[in-house]
Amino acid sequence: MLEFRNLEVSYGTKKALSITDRIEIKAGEKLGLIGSNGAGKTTLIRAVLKLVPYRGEVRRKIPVEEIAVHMQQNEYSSLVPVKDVMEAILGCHIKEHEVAQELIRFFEFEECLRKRYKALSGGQKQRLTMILVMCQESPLTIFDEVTSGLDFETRTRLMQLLQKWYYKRNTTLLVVSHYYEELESLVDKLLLLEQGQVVDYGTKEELFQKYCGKRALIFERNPLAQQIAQGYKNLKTAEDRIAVRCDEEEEERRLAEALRQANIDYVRTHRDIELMVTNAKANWEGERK
Ligand SMILES: Nc1ncnc2c1ncn2[C@@H]1O[C@H](COP(=O)(O)OP(=O)(O)OP(=O)(O)O)[C@@H](O)[C@H]1O
Repeated sequence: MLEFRNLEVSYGTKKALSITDRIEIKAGEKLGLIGSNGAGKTTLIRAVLKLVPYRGEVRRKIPVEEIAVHMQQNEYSSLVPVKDVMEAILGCHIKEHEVAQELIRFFEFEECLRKRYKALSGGQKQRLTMILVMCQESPLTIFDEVTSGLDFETRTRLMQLLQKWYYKRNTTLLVVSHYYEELESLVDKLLLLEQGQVVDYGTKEELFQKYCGKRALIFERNPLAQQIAQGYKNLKTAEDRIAVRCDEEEEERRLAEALRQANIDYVRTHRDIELMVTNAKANWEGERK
């Protein structure tokens, strides 16, 4: 569906993106784009959409005009009801558009149709844009920080809906998000960018195993926990926590038993994206020194 080779984007003299590897995103794959602020995520999307000049190659299976995209900022006319805005964009009456009707029901958006855009809450505004993007039913659909600025509950609800909608569909998705927990259920592959370069690319499982082992146990940091964790492979994580890499079952069993005896609660994970990203980044920075 999408392929990048030797892709480079510069803004003036600043190189914002430089992807030297060949990256291929197959039809139906759901890809999460992860990276710190300024890592080049939006720039990559702009290159896919031909919104910035670039060097190298971007191969698209469908024409740019057919790609559906939800960018960070969207504004619509505040003067007319949302229903009219939608109909102007869709180019037909909502009742003639089956997918639009289904999406309006799916997102429980019926009540909002009579309101003006400026009277919608942040979450409702995002729903509107999502409905309009999803109505296109494009085989390649891009969401750039759909949930930024929304509270935790609204974010979680919107992402659950997205996941439910796309679960059985063969749509290729590109999803940019800073909220890792959102990506856990929605995407199968991850592209990690940092300072315009590729840190790694692969399935969530592959990348977790590569940087965090088969499983990891995570628990609160305190002096006793620190003592127990000594002698195990400690992973990089937030300062108030300890994360231990467990590649062998016996090793995990021993550690879990010691934690239980010390009355320390732990979480066992084989897919925590945040832990994986933290360790992938540390590894990448280490290699560059
Ligand atoms: N129009 C522009 N002119 C000059 N520099 C730009 C422009 N757009 C982006 N940049 C720079 O390019 C780099 C990559 O920006 P980009 O917006 O792609 O990052 P991002 O990963 O999407 O960040 P964020 O998570 O903050 O949205 C940054 O250093 C940014 O300052």
